[in-house]
Amino acid sequence: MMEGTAGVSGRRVADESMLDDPEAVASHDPGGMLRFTASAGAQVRESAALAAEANLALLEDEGRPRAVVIAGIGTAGRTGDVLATVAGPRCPVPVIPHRSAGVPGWVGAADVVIAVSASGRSPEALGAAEAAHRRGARLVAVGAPDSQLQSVAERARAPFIPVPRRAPARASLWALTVPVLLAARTLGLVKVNEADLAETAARLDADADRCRSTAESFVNPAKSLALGLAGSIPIVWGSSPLATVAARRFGDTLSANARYPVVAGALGEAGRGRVGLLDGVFGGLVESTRDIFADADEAEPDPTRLRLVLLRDGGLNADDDTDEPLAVEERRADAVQTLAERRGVRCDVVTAEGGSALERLASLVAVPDFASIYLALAHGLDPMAVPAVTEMKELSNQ
Ligand SMILES: O=P(O)(O)OC[C@H]1O[C@@H](O)[C@@H](O)[C@@H](O)[C@@H]1O
Repeated sequence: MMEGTAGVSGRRVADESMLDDPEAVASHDPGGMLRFTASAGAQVRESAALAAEANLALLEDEGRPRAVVIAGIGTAGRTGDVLATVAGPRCPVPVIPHRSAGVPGWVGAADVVIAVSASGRSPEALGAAEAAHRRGARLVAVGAPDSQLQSVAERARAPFIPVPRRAPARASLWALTVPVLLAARTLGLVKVNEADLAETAARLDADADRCRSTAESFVNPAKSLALGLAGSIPIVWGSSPLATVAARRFGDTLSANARYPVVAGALGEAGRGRVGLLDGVFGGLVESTRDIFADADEAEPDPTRLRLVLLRDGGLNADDDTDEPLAVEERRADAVQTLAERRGVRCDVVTAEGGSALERLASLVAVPDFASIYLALAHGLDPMAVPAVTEMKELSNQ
């Protein structure tokens, strides 16, 4: 272990063997991020039950809205991306994630605002809920019970779905997402049914079991993904809009839990620009300069390399409810794998499984979520505490 600056300590080089020592894993995870992450399936079930108790029917009265704005920051903001992708390109109403305080200038009485905040006190969600109320827009709020957000919702006589606050926001993605989806279902914008929720929860449970700390690296997909990424700069690209939400989510968790810099986004977009990274100093150039005849003693320290993680949607869109023909997405995903191979850039592939969009998303999020935690642990970092975020809030008085 080494002392870094600003009181943060950790290991510069990941310790692979510690991941197979469950006691060491537990002692490096005092806050229980692994346990919280393993509760994803339970979060789906609990949030579905809590949403069923909330008075969402209030939303139906005025019929289909002109637009839906999902307001929140960080993980709460990601729920808007999930809704937009599950609603799909055929959604009759624009679904707009909004990450700054307040709401867009055009929001008015014809619209619905869904304000989301795990703590129930982010200025972004609170500002949006207040603005929605002032402008006469329909409001739904999702977040911690007995919070400021709940008070705003009560003042506005708007439905509030209380999501118990047991874990940091980023370990509560599923608890926050399900109420957003069910509010959108009430408005007729998504088709998520009870079987989809049950199957999604079951898949999250099964993946949590495969990724449990007592499962060793060679059978544990999250540990092996983490060890593959160790010491590299991860590039995470999603082959479809759904896979891109999962890619961005992996960017969030790799940054917050493991503190790795990440390039994350849509492969379609990357293919016209960022794919060039594969040729650069961390990609093809570093691989081509490797001198296989160099004396081990004289060899330079191992340089930093890119590592590609490709999240593939797997081609299950039988109803053809996509922006692009599946074949285009598949060809592009094959192409980037070939490009990486030609340049010697290693590539991990996670392929979606399951029938519904939500279950497929879960199958692309679960293993990477755990991998981000194992990567933090291998570096001796507590995945829960992120002093830089706390310091940032203090310094900027937010
Ligand atoms: O969901 P709330 O509580 O509004 O937090 C929103 C975001 O705030 C940031 O400061 C971090 O803590 C993020 O992990 C979190 O997602």
